Amino acid sequence: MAAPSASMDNNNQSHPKLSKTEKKFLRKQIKARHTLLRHEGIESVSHVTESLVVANGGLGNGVSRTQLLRVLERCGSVEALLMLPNKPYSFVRYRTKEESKKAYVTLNGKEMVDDLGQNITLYLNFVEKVHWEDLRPPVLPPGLMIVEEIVSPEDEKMLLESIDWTDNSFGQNGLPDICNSLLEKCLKGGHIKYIPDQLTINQYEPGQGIPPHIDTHSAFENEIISLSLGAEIVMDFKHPDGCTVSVMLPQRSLLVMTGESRYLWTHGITPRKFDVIQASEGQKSGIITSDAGNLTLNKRGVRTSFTFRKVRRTPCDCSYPLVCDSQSCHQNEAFPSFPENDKEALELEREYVHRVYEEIAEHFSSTRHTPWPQIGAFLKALPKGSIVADIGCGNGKYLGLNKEIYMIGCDRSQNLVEICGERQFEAFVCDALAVPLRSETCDACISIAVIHHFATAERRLATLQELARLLRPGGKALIYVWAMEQEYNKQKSKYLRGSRDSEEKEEHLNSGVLASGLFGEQNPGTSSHNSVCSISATNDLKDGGCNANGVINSKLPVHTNRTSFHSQDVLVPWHLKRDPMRDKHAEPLKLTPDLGVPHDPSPVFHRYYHVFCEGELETACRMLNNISIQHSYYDQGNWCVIFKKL
Ligand SMILES: O=C(O)CCC(=O)C(=O)O
Ligand SMILES: [Fe+2]
Ligand SMILES: [Zn+2]
Repeated sequence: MAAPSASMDNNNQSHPKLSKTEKKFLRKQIKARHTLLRHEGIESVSHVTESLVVANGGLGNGVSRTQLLRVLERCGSVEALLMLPNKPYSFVRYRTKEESKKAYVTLNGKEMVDDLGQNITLYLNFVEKVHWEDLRPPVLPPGLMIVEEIVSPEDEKMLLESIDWTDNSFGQNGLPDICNSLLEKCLKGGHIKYIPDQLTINQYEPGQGIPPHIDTHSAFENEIISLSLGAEIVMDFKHPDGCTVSVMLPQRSLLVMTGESRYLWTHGITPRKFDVIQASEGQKSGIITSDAGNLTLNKRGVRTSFTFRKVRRTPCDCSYPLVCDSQSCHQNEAFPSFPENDKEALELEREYVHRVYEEIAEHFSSTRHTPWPQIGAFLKALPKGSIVADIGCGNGKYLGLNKEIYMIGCDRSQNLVEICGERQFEAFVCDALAVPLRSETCDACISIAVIHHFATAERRLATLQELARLLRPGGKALIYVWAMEQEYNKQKSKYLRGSRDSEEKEEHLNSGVLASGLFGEQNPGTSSHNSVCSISATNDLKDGGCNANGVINSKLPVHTNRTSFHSQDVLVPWHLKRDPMRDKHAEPLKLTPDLGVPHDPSPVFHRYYHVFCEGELETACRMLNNISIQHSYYDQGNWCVIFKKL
């Protein structure tokens, strides 16, 4: 169906001569325009140019290059078609404006069938220029190598036929003989330095994958090799700073991961039935994202991988301590094996951060009034008119601090955002991992007591990356996280010192002042936990409390408030006061009688924290390549960094 030909003007004029269907298409076309602008920063123009952005015509929509070209070439000769992995749109450049105008007029609102047999509707808009911000020089992650045709088709067949899926001892008593000649070849060819002693065989049906992960440092040596048999596949590698590289692993090739690619980057296979691959023949292995003008879809086959590793017998001493389980800052303590992956991390955050803040929002807010001096100083030093985002703004206590700047807050908790609204502050709900603000729009950002609620090193780093993304070049971010070290330079933090004296009225950054161990004293056996004990969060049930979730199962120690930390990953109790209005001006530590009565316990919530060791926040920031650290300091039990966007 053809769209109206007069729809190039974008202002909301009425179009009296349009039919109902035409009006619907026009609306959708304008919507596509706005979405591209909002989400991708792609600006379309109202006059005719040679280039068009084709909404819905993208690899991310299941549209292949050949299919789209077929449609586009009906209107003229296509000079370039840019298709990026995972994007639901593409860019086309025609030779002349007449041709692009023809495409605009005839293809807008046109339906086509994608590679998966679904109908999609194209919406086209003119663009002035086509540029790819995220186009990176095509380099593989350091230490990664692909050796093509490492085995012959005959050996491939033999290897595949040798697999006995019912025999779980396969490969356990030394590697099967059939692998030996392959491994010797790898050794002779210099692809590996030692013979592995462990084999994992994985089979992937089309649609299956493996979540992004780093093979445990302490379990395996540096070299990890993986043989691809039966079919090719695309593997995604991701640097902690968010940089993703998709790599084609051809059939019968060997993937070698060492050094940075093995220790620091995650690898994974996205579960899907089609891969985005290089359209032209020729180069088989290697990076996919390099040439947006040359991508298409490739149907997956059944791939079987042989992954060989060498079991490690001594602790890992790699140069990536941030992600190394042999080198956690507190070596006497077992590295937390939980959460193990992104999914577990998200579940943990949902239950032990998001849900808890929703529940305790009002009470939490009532304990948060006084701005911290150094944070206030940072905000007050900003030039008049600065645009500042507070990521994780809580009840908004920093939002109105400097009347000369424009502040916008966001928080994961709807209830806290509502409290901001009641105070006439601008705030919205979002996750710090994905802030719906345009890149490079902020003169400054603050993130106070937020990042310690993310449950993996990768996720914490990703939040820092997100702050860096929001900053304009030259812009600054201030970050506070709770410190493992509550005693520093022989001084106990206020949190540890927390006592009943009148100073206690002063609130604390990260803890409920009301949540002292006193509650336990009043009710022996109900809620006083030893800090390093293995009491699981499921014990909350007995507390008449909250966070009843089996997932966390004995995996995280429950911290005792106002004591030192013994573990970096902990659950910190929050004793909810039911009526915050009543308690607002009460002596925080004075237990009101009804609180102490066993049959009316105040519910105890547990918030998940990853408390940072000295240097950890700074090390994480240093992993971002577009910032420089300006100041790194300790402030009352918190590690703090100010960085500047380059
Ligand atoms: O299938 C592959 O090539 C990789 C498998 C993998 O990463 C693993 O098992 O740890
Ligand atoms: Fe792996
Ligand atoms: Zn390591």
